[in-house]
Amino acid sequence: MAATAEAIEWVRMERLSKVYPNGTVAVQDVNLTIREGEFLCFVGPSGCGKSTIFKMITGLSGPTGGTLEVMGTSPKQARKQSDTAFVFQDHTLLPWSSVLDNVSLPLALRGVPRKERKAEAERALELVGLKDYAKAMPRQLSGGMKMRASIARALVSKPKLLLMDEPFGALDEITRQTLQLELLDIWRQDPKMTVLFVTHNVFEAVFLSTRVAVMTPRPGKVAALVDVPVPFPRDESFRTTPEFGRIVRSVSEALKH
Ligand SMILES: Nc1ncnc2c1ncn2[C@@H]1O[C@H](COP(=O)(O)OP(=O)(O)OP(=O)(O)O)[C@@H](O)[C@H]1O
Repeated sequence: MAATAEAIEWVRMERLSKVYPNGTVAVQDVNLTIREGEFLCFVGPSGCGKSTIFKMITGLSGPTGGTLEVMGTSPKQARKQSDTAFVFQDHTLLPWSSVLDNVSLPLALRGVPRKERKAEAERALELVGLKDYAKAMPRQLSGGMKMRASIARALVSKPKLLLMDEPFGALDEITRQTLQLELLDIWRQDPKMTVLFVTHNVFEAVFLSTRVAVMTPRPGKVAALVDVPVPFPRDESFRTTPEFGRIVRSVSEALKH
């Protein structure tokens, strides 16, 4: 793994490309280095290859060109080491299992002893504010709470890289903004954790991230990388600052090209 005194490279893409067997060029020549502790949002039009990039980072789909390194190794190896975890737009909780059992599932699949997985699941539930809902069933939770449980399930393995594919897309605006703040709080508790977050929402991208990768329509390329040099912690007041407006405009402009 390439390391500098300042930051370690968590993900390195060099001329990364993906052509599906039917000839669709989903991703073309993407060069991007993502460092330890970053919160990087991908924004772009529908079909620009954001999910394809995520699938390649998690090792679920292989590149057809270029190179991709995750934690200095192959994406599959990084996943085996539990260095990566993901959260999707759909909470994907098992309806017949309690919240605690859902959250501890990744540890159960790895053969972690019961007592240890219970303790770790409780820790993750506390992080997302669901400590008192460990015994509840998913159907008893609101949409926002289901997403919190889904985030807890990703955090339970203490991943170094957390991939979130439009996690708040199905939530109402108030819940969405609350979860954005909660996610930033969780991220800041682990300075090494890197978050990659896909969203269609420019405001969400700027509020959350340290950097925004703006994707072009198919074939997906990174059209611009926009820094968000605003310190953390950020609170609601950031959304109404001139700086926020300026960065939103830069990202929106880049999206048009
Ligand atoms: N398995 C597949 N076989 C062929 N084409 C595919 C496959 N998966 C995705 N594609 C195509 O590749 C392109 C990129 O898809 P992808 O899902 O990565 O985009 P996206 O940016 O995540 O889209 P959205 O924002 O709508 O989720 C799209 O044109 C899609 O139709």
